[in-house]
Amino acid sequence: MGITRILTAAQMRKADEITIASGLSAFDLMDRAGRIVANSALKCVPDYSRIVVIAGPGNNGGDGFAAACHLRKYRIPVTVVSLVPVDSLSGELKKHANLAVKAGVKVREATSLGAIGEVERWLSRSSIVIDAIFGTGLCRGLGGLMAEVVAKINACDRPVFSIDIASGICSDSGVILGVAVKADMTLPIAATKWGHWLAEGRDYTGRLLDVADIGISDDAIEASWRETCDCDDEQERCFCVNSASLINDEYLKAAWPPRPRLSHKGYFGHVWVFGGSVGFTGAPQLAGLGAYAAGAGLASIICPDEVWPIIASANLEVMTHPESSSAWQKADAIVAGPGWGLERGELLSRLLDTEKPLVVDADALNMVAANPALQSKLANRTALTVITPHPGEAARLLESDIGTVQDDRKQAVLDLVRRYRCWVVLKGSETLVASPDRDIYLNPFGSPQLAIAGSGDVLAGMIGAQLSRQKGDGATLGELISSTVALHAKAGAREGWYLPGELAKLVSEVRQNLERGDGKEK
Ligand SMILES: NC(=O)C1=CN([C@@H]2O[C@H](COP(=O)(O)OP(=O)(O)OC[C@H]3O[C@@H](n4cnc5c(N)ncnc54)[C@H](OP(=O)(O)O)[C@@H]3O)[C@@H](O)[C@H]2O)[C@@H](O)CC1
Ligand SMILES: Nc1ncnc2c1ncn2[C@@H]1O[C@H](COP(=O)(O)OP(=O)(O)O)[C@@H](O)[C@H]1O
Ligand SMILES: [K+]
Repeated sequence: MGITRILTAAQMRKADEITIASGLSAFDLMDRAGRIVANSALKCVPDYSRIVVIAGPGNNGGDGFAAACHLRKYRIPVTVVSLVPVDSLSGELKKHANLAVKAGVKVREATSLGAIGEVERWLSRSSIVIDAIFGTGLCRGLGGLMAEVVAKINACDRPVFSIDIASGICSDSGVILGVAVKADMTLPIAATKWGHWLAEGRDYTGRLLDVADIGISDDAIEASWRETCDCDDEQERCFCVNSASLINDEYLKAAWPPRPRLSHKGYFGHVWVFGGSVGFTGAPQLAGLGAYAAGAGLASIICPDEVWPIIASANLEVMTHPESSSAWQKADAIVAGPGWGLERGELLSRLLDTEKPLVVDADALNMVAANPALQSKLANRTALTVITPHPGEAARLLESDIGTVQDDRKQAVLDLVRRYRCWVVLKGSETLVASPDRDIYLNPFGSPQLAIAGSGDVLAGMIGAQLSRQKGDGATLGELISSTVALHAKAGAREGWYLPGELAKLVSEVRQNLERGDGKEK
């Protein structure tokens, strides 16, 4: 399966070191990066007039020189504007700068604010601007000349192609370090970085192109995760990222293979939703519809007696029982929380005691946040457990605040795993899924259209459906849970406005397309 990895700057440096130690030279890595940048930029903007590369002081600038050299092979006029004196460059950077000059690249220096007019002139003569100012080595806020040049790039009204990451975006957090290039497209080198996805990074990245394969192997990347872990194993279990990848379409295909011709409703599992209270009778129904939409064979609700007649008469599809019923003991998976209110701690405690796969959502999370005994039960559960907090619920579960959670969502999801030792789905734009072993999956799909009350209930039911599919079909748990988040997001990103109940219908359409194989009717 094609996997797109997500790395921090330190992990990228480590993978780079491992690769160089295994025999591939730093010069070659830069050359490969430059070749892919050149080809990719021409593919994005097929204009063979002058290309201007703005090169910074580090290896990102070196990639810029290498790209310029490759562009010359197509006889394209290229200017590199170096923001540091070319004489001050050393190592492979210097070698690539020299090769560029030999290949006929015009190299100009703009090393002080006095040269900003010169930068502006070159920008105005370019068909595309290649931003090679900073990559993963950016470590402090931009000021002076660098900040001025970024402002000129952003004002130049030319397509901007960033190498690796938009200069000015912190590659680990996605925040803007003072000022940042607003790229139209970004070519990630060797792996995606967290900064492409988090905070402002996603907006400044523009179109994220396919990762440039410069010869850094997956083994080197996996080793970089291990070797950059700074936990003291002697003292406590490691809680650094074990792996991080983007959820892609292949996960979805693995999670929804074609339905066997001789299957029956029992094959696809029975999801039981515990939820509903006065004023919140829709939430468990939406979860039930979500379960069906994701492919469950049966969906039932257990709700407080006082709302049972309302919920039972409000829908045909989801079977509805009062709390006195014990029919749920046959559940393949349980979803607890949608619209449940805060008075159901005792029942939640019993559900935590069961050996059933369990999704803990909404009010069930709020009850856990307020009750240390429930927290301990959740953390010590041995059966499969998924918690699905939105940022507000996550903040309550971590005794933190929403700002802190949102400022570092990667850390928040790891903190939730550390505390509750289960699968975590931290919802919101770029939902993060984390396994108890700290494998993180980032969902790149979705739309703010999903910001509507009830869409989270649909998702909780959908995850319940995946957990109830004991038959497995060969997909891993990571694929099952993260692809459910992606399916929900893809359905939510479809054209047109929808109500949360209608979202379930959209989910079922996308899911059926997957099961039929790329949407072909059979
Ligand atoms: N990893 C890989 O696999 C490969 C990576 N490659 C490429 O290398 C890139 C990473 O290169 P990199 O480490 O040299 O960092 P980069 O971003 O060019 O800049 C560092 C320089 O910037 C300076 N500096 C920092 N902040 C500053 C500020 N605010 N204002 C002013 N200066 C500032 C900093 O100065 P210092 O902190 O030392 O004073 C240092 O001189 C990566 O993104 C990719 O494009 C490929 O070549 C092939 C293989
Ligand atoms: N801006 C957004 N972009 C993408 N997805 C979003 C956005 N806002 C909300 N969502 C998604 O919508 C769902 C909302 O869930 P939640 O906040 O629990 O709502 P509710 O409890 O009302 O059902 C989550 O899956 C979340 O990831
Ligand atoms: K860059």
